[in-house]
Amino acid sequence: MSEFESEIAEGERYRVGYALQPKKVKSFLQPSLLDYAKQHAIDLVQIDPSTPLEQQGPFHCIIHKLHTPQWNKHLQQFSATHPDTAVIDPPDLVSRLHNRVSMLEAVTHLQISIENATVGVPNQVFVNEPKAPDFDKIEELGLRFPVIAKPLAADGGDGSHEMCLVFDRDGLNALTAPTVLQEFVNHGGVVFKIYVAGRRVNCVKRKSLGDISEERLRTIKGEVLPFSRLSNLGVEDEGGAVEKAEMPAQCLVDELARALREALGLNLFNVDVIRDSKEPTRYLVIDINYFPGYAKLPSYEPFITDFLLDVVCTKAD
Ligand SMILES: O=P(O)(O)O[C@@H]1[C@@H](OP(=O)(O)O)[C@H](OP(=O)(O)O)[C@H](O)[C@H](OP(=O)(O)O)[C@H]1OP(=O)(O)O
Ligand SMILES: Nc1ncnc2c1ncn2[C@@H]1O[C@H](COP(=O)(O)OP(=O)(O)O)[C@@H](O)[C@H]1O
Ligand SMILES: [Mg+2]
Ligand SMILES: [Mg+2]
Repeated sequence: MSEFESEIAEGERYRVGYALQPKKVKSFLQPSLLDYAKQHAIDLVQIDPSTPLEQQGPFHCIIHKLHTPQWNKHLQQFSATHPDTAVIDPPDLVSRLHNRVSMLEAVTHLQISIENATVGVPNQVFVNEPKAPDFDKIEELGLRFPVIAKPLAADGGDGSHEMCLVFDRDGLNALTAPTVLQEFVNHGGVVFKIYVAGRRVNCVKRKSLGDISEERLRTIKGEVLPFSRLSNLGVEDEGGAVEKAEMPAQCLVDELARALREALGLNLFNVDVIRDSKEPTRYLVIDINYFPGYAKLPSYEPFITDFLLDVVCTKAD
């Protein structure tokens, strides 16, 4: 018997509306998810964002990853007249993740220390004009090269994943504004991706940028190395770094997910975490993504369905 069978009244069905871009519908709404959800009393229903929500309901829950002002307005109006429909998640809270400075602010307020491990963020500074960057600001913060130049916006828009590894001050001249300069931290070429769906949590490992040696830093001058959508490259695990990497302690993963879920007020997100090669008890959050690619997770069908049942059966803790 499933965890929820005693909660669901005989014959009861739950309508969950989803409002996503066509590309996301294709990747997230796999037939296997639709079927699994259906077998567990959840009907996933596509929402047309250009038609009033009133005409498309009723909904027990709405999930979404659209952020045009018009969609936000429709959702807000519908919510006001349908307070029983759970909106996963409120647009004003999601928007904090659309900026690479505000997304990490919540992490800096967390006090996590489990099994001697700590969780923080790399040093970073926002520069408006990288061509004439505020060197004093950079130095005051003690920001050290190499750095990764990341676009401020992380809203899925054009260029929001286009980054540059910058090895020294001269390299900053190649950048265009506005940019977040974040210290590159050697981490053994492995990123841990913690996927959260309410109280459901799953952590996987992926290939990341390799370590940069002191030797390489001495020889590279004024160079920048552009890269984009690293997590989608599917590059080979040379030397087995990913396979060999030890996972972070499960209690650390769970506590980070729980604390961030509370601090951000969000249910659907993932967190990219690296482990400092020099200090392996030091974990650093480098990215938080709203409604990421859950379909890449093994057994994502029960993961998502159980979360939706948590919401509609109001079992979320
Ligand atoms: O498309 P996928 O499955 O690679 O998912 C992307 C995520 O990949 P991940 O699950 O972290 O490996 C991806 O995560 P990363 O930023 O690559 O760490 C983003 O969440 C991306 O959304 P957006 O372009 O920032 O709006 C996600 O793109 P959308 O599917 O939302 O367009
Ligand atoms: N501070 C950092 N130190 C080392 N590697 C990093 C750092 N920040 C990002 N990376 C690498 O760059 C990749 C992309 O950066 P990320 O901030 O996750 O952007 P995106 O939103 O495009 O995924 C990460 O998955 C990781 O491999
Ligand atoms: Mg990332
Ligand atoms: Mg991201």
